[in-house]
Amino acid sequence: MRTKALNPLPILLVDDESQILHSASLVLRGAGHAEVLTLDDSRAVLPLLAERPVGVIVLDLTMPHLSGLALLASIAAEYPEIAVIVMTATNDLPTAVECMRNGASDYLLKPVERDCLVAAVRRAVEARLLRAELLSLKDCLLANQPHQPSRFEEIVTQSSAMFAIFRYIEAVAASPQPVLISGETGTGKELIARALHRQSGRPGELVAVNVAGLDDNLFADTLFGHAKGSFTGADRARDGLIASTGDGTLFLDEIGDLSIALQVKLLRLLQDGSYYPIGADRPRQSRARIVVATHCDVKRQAEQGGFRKDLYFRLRTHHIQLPPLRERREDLPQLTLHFVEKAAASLGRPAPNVPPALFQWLENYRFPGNIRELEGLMFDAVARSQGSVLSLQSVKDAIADEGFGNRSGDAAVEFAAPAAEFPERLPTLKEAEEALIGEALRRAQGNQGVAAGLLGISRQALNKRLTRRDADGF
Ligand SMILES: Nc1ncnc2c1ncn2[C@@H]1O[C@H](COP(=O)(O)OP(=O)(O)OP(=O)(O)O)[C@@H](O)[C@H]1O
Repeated sequence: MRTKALNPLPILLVDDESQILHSASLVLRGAGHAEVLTLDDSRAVLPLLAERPVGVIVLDLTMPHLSGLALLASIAAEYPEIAVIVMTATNDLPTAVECMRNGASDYLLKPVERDCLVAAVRRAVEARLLRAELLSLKDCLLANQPHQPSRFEEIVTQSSAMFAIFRYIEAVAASPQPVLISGETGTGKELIARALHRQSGRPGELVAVNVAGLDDNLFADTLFGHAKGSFTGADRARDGLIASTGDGTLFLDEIGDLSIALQVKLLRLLQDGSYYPIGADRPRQSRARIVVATHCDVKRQAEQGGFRKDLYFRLRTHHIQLPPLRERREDLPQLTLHFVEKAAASLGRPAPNVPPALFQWLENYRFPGNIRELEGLMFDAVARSQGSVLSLQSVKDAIADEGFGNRSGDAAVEFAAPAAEFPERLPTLKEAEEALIGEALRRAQGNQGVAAGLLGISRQALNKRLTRRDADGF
């Protein structure tokens, strides 16, 4: 029997009539509830609850000394996790309403039939367990979140892959070792580097340098600085970025494009923290934490000889690999709205309404430029929108202008292959619809307009389905 396995916590019966206690206790034991406690004095309830946990209480309303109603209020306030079923001999609607308001989970009229009592207790037990499951699910989900979400507030996401990255950042933030951040262009590598710096609690700033295209001299001068008179025009000594970073974080972007000669210099810096300003005869010591980023596959570059293996091994001590936007599509609705609002704010106008169809398009687009591309598209769309609704045409044109393929001929977008895997037992249409609606609402964070867009139906159509679902008791 289900109840037996479901309810490890005892059930407490409270009634001043010992005969009722005896028979109700027999009924519940017979229905599989192993532990049924009884109390014939309502004043003993709160002391007992302070002593031991109880799952469900079946409470008589009319009792001497302390009334069931007064007790109900105290239990609801102090032990909200306990389900309380109220029993009374008076068929009185206002009292029933008052009990439910005070937190009763059910209301039974005496004499209570055996089956009614068993069913009410089972419902209460199941509701309690469902709540407990929900709470533990919430705990699990929260456990996947960073301990200090404010350090990541610039990063809009609800992707579990990103939350795992946040947790990793928290783990490695205090380490003095370098961090390699890789990921396709526009996936947010610099944003992650900034979050890592904030999380590290290091004094000083994050200083970002794009090293792509720097030649030997420029690299050395930018990073290491120079001594006075070290070359023509060096009429005074200049600190490089390593010195001005101090104890902060030096973020070297596009590290995959460094020449082999510069890779040697970087390796030396990472190995012993020392460097020579141009023209200096004594080394200086770096205190900065080095974080590097690349959109290249440096592992493959190292295998093929384009990147020094020793440097690669040194850099990848802590490695963060950012997923492309197409692998975290659950972030699309939130990011889209974020950029629309950001663009509108920067243009000093109210954010236009986003037509749901936009989400359907974006959902199928591969975003080779990732989040930066989405950001650009939304800024352009907002800038070109005339009225209160975001112009879809402008997004369509922008995507088409980029020269990407198109599947439908209507929306000129490059579509990803639809990913649908079916279990051995095919879901019924009703089940599939339910699952799809649930997933769309989850991705849209409960926003029905956005969810409707993801599903390719109107908001009204979604609303109709939700109403039908509720009526069907899905
Ligand atoms: N999760 C996010 N939430 C909000 N904005 C984001 C997010 N990810 C990226 N962005 C924005 O997208 C743009 C590109 O991000 P960023 O410069 O960090 O990417 P990148 O991977 O370093 O790019 P590149 O490889 O071209 O250097 C920035 O304007 C950034 O603010």
